Amino acid sequence: MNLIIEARSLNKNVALGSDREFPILKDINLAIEEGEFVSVMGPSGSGKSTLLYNISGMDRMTSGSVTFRGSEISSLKEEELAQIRLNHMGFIFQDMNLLKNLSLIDNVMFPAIVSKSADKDKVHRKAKELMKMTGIEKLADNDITQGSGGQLQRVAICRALINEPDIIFGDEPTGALDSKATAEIMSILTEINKQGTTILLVTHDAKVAAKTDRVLLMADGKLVGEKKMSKYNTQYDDSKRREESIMRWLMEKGF
Ligand SMILES: Nc1ncnc2c1ncn2[C@@H]1O[C@H](COP(=O)(O)OP(=O)(O)OP(=O)(O)O)[C@@H](O)[C@H]1O
Repeated sequence: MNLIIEARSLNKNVALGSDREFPILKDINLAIEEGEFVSVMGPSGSGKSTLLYNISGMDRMTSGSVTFRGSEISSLKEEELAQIRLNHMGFIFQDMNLLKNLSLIDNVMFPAIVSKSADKDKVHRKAKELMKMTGIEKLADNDITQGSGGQLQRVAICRALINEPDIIFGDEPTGALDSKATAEIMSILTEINKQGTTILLVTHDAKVAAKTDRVLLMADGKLVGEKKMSKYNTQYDDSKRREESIMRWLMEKGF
């Protein structure tokens, strides 16, 4: 078993005024294997996004440890963490965070161009390939006002993939999309995972979680359950059955 991310006794507190702290994550122990497709569910405010930010090194935990491929990242300096995020991790958010003064292809290329050694022609070719793979190659020179939510989320996925990350973190990547666009984005992510990229998604949507291999459940800052499933196989398209079993499991857990 090759772990890509492991969190041990992870705690995150935030300051409440000048002399009090409030715990947001409480003693989280979590291991993600290379190649897994994991979703994190749980009520609003249960700490899902905070968990994602802390295990990806976007935020600093209060105590505990996080290792990325066996190396401790919690004690790294900010510049070292930024290099790991840039070269080994991709991020997709609900609101996409695209730059409005750049064309869509320039948005895709951005994380690669930031990297010092980038060969611009090669990056451009790679960006075109990714846009083709996600069905948006014709939109390359548009700006961000000229794309639907689903199209812009595909741009964000291409941007997350441009540096060939080992893992993609998604914070409600389908949260702002209709059901058709959600299904399209999930089928792209399923394919990316099939090609070997580990994916961890925060979601409220059992339809989304149904496409993943393992669902983690958070409540009140703690991991309170997990449901392991087989890898989703588009050939059998049993997503409805998987969704129903997640809904049943959530009900059994009291959600
Ligand atoms: N920087 C912060 N300062 C104070 N409170 C915070 C901070 N970040 C998060 N919180 C609080 O921590 C709790 C967990 O927030 P988080 O966004 O991780 O939850 P979530 O499960 O992702 O919620 P949602 O599903 O609504 O996005 C919430 O009560 C939130 O208000």
